[in-house]
Amino acid sequence: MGSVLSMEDFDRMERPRIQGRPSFYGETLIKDVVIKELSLFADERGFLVEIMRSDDDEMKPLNIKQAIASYSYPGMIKGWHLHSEQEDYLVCVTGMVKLVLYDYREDSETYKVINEIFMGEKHPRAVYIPPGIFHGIKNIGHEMSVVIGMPSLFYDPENVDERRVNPLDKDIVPYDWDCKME
Ligand SMILES: Cc1cn([C@H]2C[C@H](O)[C@@H](COP(=O)(O)OP(=O)(O)O[C@H]3O[C@@H](C)C(=O)[C@@H](O)[C@H]3O)O2)c(=O)[nH]c1=O
Repeated sequence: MGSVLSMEDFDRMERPRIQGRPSFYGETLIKDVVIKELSLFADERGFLVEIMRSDDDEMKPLNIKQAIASYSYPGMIKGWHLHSEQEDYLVCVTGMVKLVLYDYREDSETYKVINEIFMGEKHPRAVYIPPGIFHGIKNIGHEMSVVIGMPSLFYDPENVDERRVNPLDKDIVPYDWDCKME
């Protein structure tokens, strides 16, 4: 029998991250963010997912002003985006993405909390994001990903309610986008 690892060495090593909620990492869900698990209806023709209903008050769909489709190449990161007024309602309809949120609201009980939300074809879900929360999206699949965004403001190129920070700049948002493979 080889040498048995001493428990002292064992305890010094990193413990595995645990998903308290499927396809989610974070000490707690950021305040006012809503994650709605969507049902996928499959048959031999294909599958269907209901991505938004105007009678689903929790997701504030009546605030939606328009819808966009955001396409990302594999491995691409889009972010960090921050809105002062705009609410976002996001659903990944093609591929898989990692949506990362960082609460930047100083008066929030979840100020500086980070959420990692994995969503898309393998885990259909819709996410409501209030203003004041940095968000970024990484295509973690091997095909183009498509995220449907349904914001609460019309897009106004003369007065865009959005500020951006380079996703690799950790000074403002202390997050490493690399895959945590351990
Ligand atoms: C967002 C938006 C962009 N555009 C145009 C102008 C802009 O230079 C070009 C590319 O836009 P963006 O760089 O914002 O696209 P993108 O980086 O894909 O970001 C978009 O992704 C979704 C998921 C979000 O969460 C939003 O932040 C939205 O900005 O498209 C519109 O015409 N209407 C729109 O509503």
